[in-house]
Amino acid sequence: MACQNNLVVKQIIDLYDQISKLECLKPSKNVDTLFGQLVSTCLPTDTNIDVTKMSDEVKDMRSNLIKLCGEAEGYLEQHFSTILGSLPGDQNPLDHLNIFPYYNNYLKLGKLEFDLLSQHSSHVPNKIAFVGSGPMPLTSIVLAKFHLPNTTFHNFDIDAHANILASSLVSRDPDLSKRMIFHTTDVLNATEGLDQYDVVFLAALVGMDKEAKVKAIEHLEKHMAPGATLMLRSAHALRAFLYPIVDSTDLKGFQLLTIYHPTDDVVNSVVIARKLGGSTTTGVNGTRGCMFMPCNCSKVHAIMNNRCKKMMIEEFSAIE
Ligand SMILES: C[S@@+](CC[C@H](N)C(=O)[O-])C[C@H]1O[C@@H](n2cnc3c(N)ncnc32)[C@H](O)[C@@H]1O
Repeated sequence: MACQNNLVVKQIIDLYDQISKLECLKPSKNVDTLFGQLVSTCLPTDTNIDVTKMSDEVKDMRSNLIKLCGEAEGYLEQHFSTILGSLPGDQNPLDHLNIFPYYNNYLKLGKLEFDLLSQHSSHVPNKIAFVGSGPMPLTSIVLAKFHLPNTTFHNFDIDAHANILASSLVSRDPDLSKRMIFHTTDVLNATEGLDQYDVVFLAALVGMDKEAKVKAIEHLEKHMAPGATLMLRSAHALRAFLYPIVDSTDLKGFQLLTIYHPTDDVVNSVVIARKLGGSTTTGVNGTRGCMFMPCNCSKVHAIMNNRCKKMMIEEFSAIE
């Protein structure tokens, strides 16, 4: 297994060397090919690779690679959002989202995050904040269109242009144009109002290294309502070469509820936590949520059914 691990890490390093030499990370045949190869190289989860135990040289490469991936993802979203927003006036861009290469991944991730969220609260969230929504706010769109038809989504992005593109994406949709609101701000400057949300999502690309990620989480902990749910994106095994890892030690002030590691082509792991201080039976504004029965150990359940036959899900106790 060790030599196999070394081989795959060497492949990732080779791809990093090619990507880091690219003049520009905007979508092109070469850029798409290299990132496509990188994602498929990092997808396998049947390895015991732990990026945190690699050499300093590999760790440095990983942190640079994560930043390059984030930059390329932003350009990819900008590219397709611009195309969709420039469709003829009688076309609804939301009817053509499948031109985005990773649209199916977001459909699956959105369904899985909705399922996991539903397991930890018995009330439908009225207001959700998505921090780091981007030019293609697909998580908010997928949840709003297919899972939460009465919920309002407040999308926060530091980049005004991303919000201009994102707003024009939903502006022609009679439903989502009313339920998708955009705020241009660095999450670290968003203070009032964060306590109005039943659920706050933090995008994988907000906080590209451990220090920045923890800073964003600490800020949210300070301003979210007690009992509100925090949904984070993390990464597991080789996928941690693409995205930052969020683990339990990063979540001070929260009760860690679930860590979910997909083993299909949904790249991100999902982490769900609840801000301490609220009753575990009520959410924001006193709405009732189900009691998550604490136990004194973490349990690992493999859910054996068609949709998620190989998935791993970890439930955690309230810290005794
Ligand atoms: C490219 S998007 C990816 C999210 C994806 N569209 C989704 O729906 O899951 C990530 C966005 O995070 C934004 N971002 C990064 N740091 C941020 C911060 N500190 N505050 C707010 N937004 C931030 C970037 O501008 C970028 O548009």
